[in-house]
Amino acid sequence: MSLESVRYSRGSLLVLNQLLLPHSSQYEPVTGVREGADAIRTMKVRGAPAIAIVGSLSLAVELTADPPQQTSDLLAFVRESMELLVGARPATAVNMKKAADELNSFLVQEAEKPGATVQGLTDSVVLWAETLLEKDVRDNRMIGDLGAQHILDSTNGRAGVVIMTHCNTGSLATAGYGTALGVVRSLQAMGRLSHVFCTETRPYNQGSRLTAYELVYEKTPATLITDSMAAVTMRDRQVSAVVVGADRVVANGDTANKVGTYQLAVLAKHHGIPFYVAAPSTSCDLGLPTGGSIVIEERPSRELTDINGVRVAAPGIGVWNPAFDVTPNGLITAIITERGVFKPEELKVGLSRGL
Ligand SMILES: CSC[C@H]1O[C@H](OP(=O)(O)O)[C@H](O)[C@@H]1O
Repeated sequence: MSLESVRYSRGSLLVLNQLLLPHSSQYEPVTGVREGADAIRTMKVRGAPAIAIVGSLSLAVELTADPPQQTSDLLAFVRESMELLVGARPATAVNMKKAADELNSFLVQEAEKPGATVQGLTDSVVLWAETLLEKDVRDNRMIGDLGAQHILDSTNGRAGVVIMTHCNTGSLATAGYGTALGVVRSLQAMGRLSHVFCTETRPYNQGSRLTAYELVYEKTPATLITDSMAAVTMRDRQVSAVVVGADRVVANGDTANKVGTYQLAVLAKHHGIPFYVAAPSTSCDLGLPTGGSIVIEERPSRELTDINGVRVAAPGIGVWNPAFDVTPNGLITAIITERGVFKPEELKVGLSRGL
């Protein structure tokens, strides 16, 4: 059975508490929006797509348990719920905000249709959230296959592909399969993956705690490295490509992702190694022209100064702890989406086709 960040059936939502990984795998019930927002705020659940999916499903389970009796109450409840969920981790990742905007406008349009009933509208909101879950897994499998084939086509048929990746972009950051780790899964399924180097991803250690957990779970040949080993690994360990995820890709292809991504892109350029961003269209914000407009989430200092609750940094030192950074489009070889693999300058047109 593949690793799941969420387990959902109508009226029931369980989320894997990622704060306990890799030592303990515990699913915890989320019975409504407040618990959904708490799971996102505390990073029990994290990863741009997973945040939007858990947030939307927390609304679905609450509506299933206690459906409003008036259409006006439903509209207000959905609007207020989405505001709470977006506010749980408001900066950088776009998926939850996009989902909120799309659901609110969908519901208003549905409510204006002749014969709309509060029960029918409630059912349509639940179905909308369930569709988000199913679509994400489909998108990730497409991202994985398209990305794997693109990398194979551009590596002159070398026997095995060596991938470096950053942070966690797998089943634990999505509804399943993953984005950058989806490319790894597809390469492995094609029998063309030689090795994966995953970075520790300080200070929150999504790499050593989560990606390493996923790669061991999938029996993928992989090695954990510290972030500071990225350059020497690229120089000495035949890395074929660097593939990372995204929290927000904007119209010109600039990409916000876990802090440390930008320096990997600079190092990849220096070593002549292709650098790919793997992201579903739900992580793309074509309304923002460049990455300069992206608000970067700043995290608590203790996440940097402490390890497992024990302070390791000198008392009194200043701390800067941005959770993300922005990689400029000029350092990105291509952006792998479920609708195709695009050069940064082709992204906006490419995603607009077939809408
Ligand atoms: C599917 S890509 C997810 C994206 O989200 C991660 O951030 P966080 O763990 O803080 O939610 C990281 O930036 C990943 O690339």
